[in-house]
Amino acid sequence: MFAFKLVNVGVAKRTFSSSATVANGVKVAVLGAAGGIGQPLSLLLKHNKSISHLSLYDIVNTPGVAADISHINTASKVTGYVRENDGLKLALTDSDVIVIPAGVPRKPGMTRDDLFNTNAGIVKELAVAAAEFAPKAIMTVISNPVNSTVPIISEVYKKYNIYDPRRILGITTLDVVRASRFVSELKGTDPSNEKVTVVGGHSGVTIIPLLSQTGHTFTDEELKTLTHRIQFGGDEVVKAKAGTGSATLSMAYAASCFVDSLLRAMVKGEKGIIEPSYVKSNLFNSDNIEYFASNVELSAEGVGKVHPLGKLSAYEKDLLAAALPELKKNIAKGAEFVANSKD
Ligand SMILES: NC(=O)C1=CN([C@@H]2O[C@H](COP(=O)(O)OP(=O)(O)OC[C@H]3O[C@@H](n4cnc5c(N)ncnc54)[C@H](O)[C@@H]3O)[C@@H](O)[C@H]2O)C=CC1
Ligand SMILES: O=C([O-])CC(=O)C(=O)O
Repeated sequence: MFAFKLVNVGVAKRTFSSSATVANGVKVAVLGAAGGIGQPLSLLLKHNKSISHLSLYDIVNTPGVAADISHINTASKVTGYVRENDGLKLALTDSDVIVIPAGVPRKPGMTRDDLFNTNAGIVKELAVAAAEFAPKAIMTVISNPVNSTVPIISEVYKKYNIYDPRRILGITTLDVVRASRFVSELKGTDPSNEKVTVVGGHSGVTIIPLLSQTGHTFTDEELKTLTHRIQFGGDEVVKAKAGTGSATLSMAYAASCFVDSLLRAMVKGEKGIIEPSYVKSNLFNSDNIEYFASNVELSAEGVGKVHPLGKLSAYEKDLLAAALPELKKNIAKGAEFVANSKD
């Protein structure tokens, strides 16, 4: 198959200010663009006015996805690539933001960590290519297990001497989207007005919703049920999809919100844009935990400021205590995978 390129008319020229803030549109590369998340995410990103070039890469089917999306009458250029003919290099070169939803999803009965054996290699391959062809891009990852894929990317970037922790973010927005929806269902409020901070990581007990900070009061029973539903919301979808995959549409929505926030900070220089994300963090240095999701103020470089957790209830302190050992294991597994790789 040939690398495939489609060019729309009316594309804004990319220019950059001296402060590296993107002044006139950005190139966003989606790696895994033909998948269950990749396709709706690419569709949503085609509507983002800050994007001048949407670059779609997958090992299969990208030409069709790119041709389809390129007919939408928004200004951005859409290009599609497969592996052959330097597709990955072309997809990545000059990218400002990379989003990775490549990799296998769960089937019922699996944990996210069960995806490690397949997805670690995929994410590593894409990180190596990004290090070579787009070392300055802000790298964002959806592929599970996020708790381990972020450390994998970091370790690859260290090997290539391009590591800047501000430029690598694990997307945990779906946990916030779900938590806000579930709280609003219980409280009869408008979900778009709910803002639940979710911290920790992105799997089971490492997902810690800070419900004490929502301004609502919950009975002990409500707190337990709600927390469990937020921690295992992904399993609800995996079970309902009965072997055909995991959350794709809600994830695409969540990732497009996240990318939009990032672009508002990068392109428009907006201050105070906060998205909880899984990043290199000093919050739990004393426990030797290098990565942690918390509220992150986004900037032109990706991570601006990592916010502390704020006041936790006794219940949340217990959740945190349960999360930290699991998180530590997941992080070590990702880092060891790269350390033990021959190439
Ligand atoms: N961070 C989060 O909150 C969430 C993460 N996920 C994760 O996202 C990942 C993708 O999920 P789906 O889109 O449902 O899976 P999918 O199987 O529908 O799509 C994955 C795509 O990745 C592509 N791919 C495989 N190897 C590749 C490679 N080496 N380079 C480029 N592309 C490659 C496949 O061809 C496929 O099109 C899974 O790991 C899933 O667990 C899913 C939901 C939420
Ligand atoms: O549950 C999964 O495997 C996919 C995912 O990360 C989520 O939906 O939160």
